[in-house]
Amino acid sequence: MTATTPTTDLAVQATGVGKVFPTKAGDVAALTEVELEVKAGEFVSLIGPSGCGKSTLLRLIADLDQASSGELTIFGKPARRARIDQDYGIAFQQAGLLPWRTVAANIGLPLELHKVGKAERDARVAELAELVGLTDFVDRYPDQLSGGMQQRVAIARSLAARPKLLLMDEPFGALDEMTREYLQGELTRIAAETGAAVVFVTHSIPEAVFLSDRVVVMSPRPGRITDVIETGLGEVRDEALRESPAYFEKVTAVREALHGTKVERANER
Ligand SMILES: Nc1ncnc2c1ncn2[C@@H]1O[C@H](COP(=O)(O)OP(=O)(O)OP(=O)(O)O)[C@@H](O)[C@H]1O
Repeated sequence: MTATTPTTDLAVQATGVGKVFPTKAGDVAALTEVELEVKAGEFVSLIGPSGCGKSTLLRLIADLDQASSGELTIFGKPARRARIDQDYGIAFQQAGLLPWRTVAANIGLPLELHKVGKAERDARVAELAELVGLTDFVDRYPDQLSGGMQQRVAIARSLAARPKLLLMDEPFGALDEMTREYLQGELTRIAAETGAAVVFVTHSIPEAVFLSDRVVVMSPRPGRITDVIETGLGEVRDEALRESPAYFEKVTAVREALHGTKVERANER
């Protein structure tokens, strides 16, 4: 649903990207020399301690803020152009729903902006509401829903226009563990089905590994990428994967990268 045809199979390309926030206490180097390529259809998580610049990087990609240095393109276009063309869907930690619109009208908003006809819109909204388990709540208003339900509405909305890129900032952070695991599975299935690339910010190592093709590890002061771990876990992301040795191995690899040291395993002591 892009107004301009993508010119590259790279969903995101960041070259030497830096971001400095001037503050009263001096400049804060939120990001420095970030090199990142996300291929079309690839699932990439950003993980790292608080303040390492994960959200800042996602906001630059979404054109919600501008880089101080370097170059950033989305499907070969400047971030501003990609925003105007609505090349990506966004789901952030705050659901950001419009309180005067029902659940259905919130989910359907991107479709209205894309001028999709009412019948098609209604069908797609019903499909998405079912996907996130909110079929019985489509006529409710956001303030009549729990925080987790509001978040599910936001996720459904981000998927409405079947974007080729999803930008997600801890979208499952406020959910209970069961719902979270369920939606993780759903998200990988949807991403695979739609061929969408995903850039996903999380604090959870298991979540990053379960979801991703690559986990990008970041470090603060200044915010930068310190490691990139390929999970190599293949297409199928199901419950059996969470119990598999290959999965645990990658969880350990990401933990070690985050700590900057080898984590001693119990049976090696
Ligand atoms: N608008 C701003 N003005 C000044 N400093 C900012 C601003 N936004 C972010 N920062 C600083 O930039 C750095 C990176 O912040 P950012 O929110 O991107 O980190 P994060 O990795 O997403 O953290 P968290 O995991 O806590 O969400 C931090 O030092 C933060 O204080």
